[in-house]
Amino acid sequence: MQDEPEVTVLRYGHRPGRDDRMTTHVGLTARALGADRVVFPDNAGQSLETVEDITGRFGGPFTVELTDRLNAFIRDWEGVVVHLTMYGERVQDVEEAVRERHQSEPILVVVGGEKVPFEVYEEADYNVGVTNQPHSEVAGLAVFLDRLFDGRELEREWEDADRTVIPKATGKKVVEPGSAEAAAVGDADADADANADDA
Ligand SMILES: C[S@@+](CC[C@H](N)C(=O)[O-])C[C@H]1O[C@@H](n2cnc3c(N)ncnc32)[C@H](O)[C@@H]1O
Repeated sequence: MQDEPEVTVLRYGHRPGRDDRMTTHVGLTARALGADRVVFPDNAGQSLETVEDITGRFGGPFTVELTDRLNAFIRDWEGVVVHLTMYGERVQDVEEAVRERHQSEPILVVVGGEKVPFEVYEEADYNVGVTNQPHSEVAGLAVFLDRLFDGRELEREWEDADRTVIPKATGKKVVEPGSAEAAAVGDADADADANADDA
């Protein structure tokens, strides 16, 4: 997120056809939950296009890239490498240490697909389990990012969007970003904070 060291998500592995939705959802989740960038394997061009399209419509900043050098990307990372795996240390046991390092260092979050080679486990500074049960890279990524940012990502603002969703108890409302309704989104929280300060 802005004014913080970078957070990049690396999708390790992609099977065209079979993994298309999952890889796209890794990208969309990375974007929505506060990461600055997602990097896909170079055979995931279709997912790149979808995530770029969503960023164009709903805002950024957020960057999508392809790489043909997954292992080198991890090896060359100048910062902290976190590999999400069901075999790792419990997220609740390491989150504080990772948050502290993120105050001054960029974080690379690696999520797998089919099979992640042991080399990745060895390169990682932290192998982290979001529970030690098998589930999904999208779920693991969402929980990890929320713990990393301690919920701040839910308040982030989006630049250069061509639409803003107005939160509603029922129904759907989408307006232009510059409109008064768009500007009022989040005001309830601001009012609550101001009242708490006054108390
Ligand atoms: C469907 S899993 C397949 C993992 C594969 N069997 C292996 O051993 O590498 C795909 C990815 O989901 C993520 N994942 C699944 N369960 C997880 C958990 N409990 N905690 C963290 N990440 C998890 C990991 O990044 C994993 O590489």
